[in-house]
Amino acid sequence: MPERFMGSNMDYKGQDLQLIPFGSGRRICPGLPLASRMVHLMLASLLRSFDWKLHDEMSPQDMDMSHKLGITLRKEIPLLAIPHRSSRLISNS
Ligand code: HEM
Repeated sequence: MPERFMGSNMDYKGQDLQLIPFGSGRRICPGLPLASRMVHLMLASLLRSFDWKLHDEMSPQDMDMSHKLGITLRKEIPLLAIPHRSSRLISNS
């Protein structure tokens, strides 16, 4: 539920211990500055380059969002997102 952080000033760089994707303190991930730039770039280019669909015509509302416990929170049933040629890019060419 990434939307739970909307409107919050919570920092992901190790200052607020409720959200520490890169760890915190002396062993904090040294790749943080690179990763925080690359993740946006990679995600934006995947979204721009493809149309994404769920398998078997499933609608987003029917996705099983249950999770399993662990050090990190993982989906019980992994997400299977299928890329299709982007109609946007085809019509632009
Ligand atoms: C989204 C991308 C990434 C995430 C979520 C991530 C997350 C993490 C986490 C949680 C740790 C453990 C921190 C701790 O022990 O408190 C870690 C350590 C580390 N990460 Fe990353 N990381 C990412 C990308 C990168 C990149 C791009 C590099 C290198 C270019 C990198 C290099 C390292 C190294 C060397 C450590 C070990 C640091 C140590 O133990 O002192 N990481 N990372």
